[in-house]
Amino acid sequence: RQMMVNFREERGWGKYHTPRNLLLALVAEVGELSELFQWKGEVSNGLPDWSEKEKSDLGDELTDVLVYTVGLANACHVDLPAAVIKKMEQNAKKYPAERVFGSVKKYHAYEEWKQENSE
Ligand SMILES: Nc1ccn([C@H]2C[C@H](O)[C@@H](COP(=O)(O)OP(=O)(O)OP(=O)(O)O)O2)c(=O)n1
Repeated sequence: RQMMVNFREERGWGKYHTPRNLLLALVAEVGELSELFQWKGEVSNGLPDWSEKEKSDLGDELTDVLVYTVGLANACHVDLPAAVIKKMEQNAKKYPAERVFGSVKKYHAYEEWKQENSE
C-alpha cells in the first residue's frame, strides 16, 4: 500500500485516484486480464501450454488488478487486511469443511444441514 501511495504522490496523481476512477481502472485491468485467456478454452493449472511471454503478461495484469484493488480500498478507507480476515471467517462458517468437502455447490444447498446441526 505504501509503495502505491508513494508512486501516486511522486506523480501528483492523488486528485485522479478517486473511488470511481479507481474502480473503472480496476474493471479495465480485469478486461485486460480476461483477454489473455480469451479463446483459449479451458486452461490447465500451471499453464503448461503458455509461453514465457504470456506468463509474464499474466503476472503484469494480475498486479495491475491488485494495485487498483488496494488503491480502491485505500480511497474508500477500507482496511483491506482486516476485511480479508473477516470475510474468510465468514466463508469458513458458510462452507463448513466437514460438510462441503469435495463439492462446490452454492451455500444455500447447505442451509438445511446447518440448521439441523445448530439445534
Ligand atoms: N493514473 C495511473 C496510471 C497508472 N497507474 C499504475 C497502476 C497500474 O499498475 C498501472 C497501469 O498502467 P497503464 O494505465 O499504463 O496500463 P497497463 O500497464 O495495463 O498498460 P496497457 O494499457 O498499455 O496494457 O500503472 C496508476 O496507479 N495510476
